[in-house]
Amino acid sequence: MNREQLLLYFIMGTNNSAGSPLRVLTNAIEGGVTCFQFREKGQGALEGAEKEQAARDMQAICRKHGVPFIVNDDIELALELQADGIHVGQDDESIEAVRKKCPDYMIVGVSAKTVNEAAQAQKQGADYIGTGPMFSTTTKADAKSPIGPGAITELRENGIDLPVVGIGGIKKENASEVIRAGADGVSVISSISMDEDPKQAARLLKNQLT
Ligand SMILES: Cc1ncsc1CCOP(=O)(O)O
Ligand SMILES: C=C1C=NC(C)=NC1=N
Ligand SMILES: [Mg+2]
Repeated sequence: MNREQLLLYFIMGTNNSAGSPLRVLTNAIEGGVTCFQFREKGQGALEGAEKEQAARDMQAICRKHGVPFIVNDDIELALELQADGIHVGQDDESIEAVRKKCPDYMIVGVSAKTVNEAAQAQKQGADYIGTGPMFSTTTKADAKSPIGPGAITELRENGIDLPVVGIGGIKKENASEVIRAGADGVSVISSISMDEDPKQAARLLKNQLT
């Protein structure tokens, strides 16, 4: 995984989009999204065969545009689809457990917010970490209180040199703050997925990152 791929890391599930999820994803990619994560979770999330079909449809769109397709939490689904990667949280399976199950080419991302969690992730061979919530968010129902971009600076000051994306409440007005704090990219759900023009939303966000 090279760091540039993490610059604008879009995440969505079928329950995060106002319009058709496939149209939203296509538009977001045309607007400059550099990486995508399928995260089917929370109120109204699909399960079983429907979830798998939605994932396959989104994977096809990512493949067509050369955008990495990463699956949140669901290792079996990631393996079934031969996804480009998997993202796990601190309360999901350990990185070594994931690495044992997954082929070497797969990207393994981990949520980590403290220096200790990040150092563990680095030691166990994570390809990147997601740190947040940067700002307040309503998308993740059980999100803890915001830790701010300073948390990323703290990681950098303590020798964490893994690729890092900030996540949580990120929009065009605050995205540059996350990059200035030392992140390689920003991870975004609603400020793209709920915008009536996801392509423009992605483009305007991306303009703030470089
Ligand atoms: C998955 C996740 N992890 C920390 S905050 C969050 C939700 C991010 O959603 P949004 O970009 O809409 O705030
Ligand atoms: C919780 C998360 C944190 N970071 C990323 C990149 N994805 C997630 N699902
Ligand atoms: Mg998880």
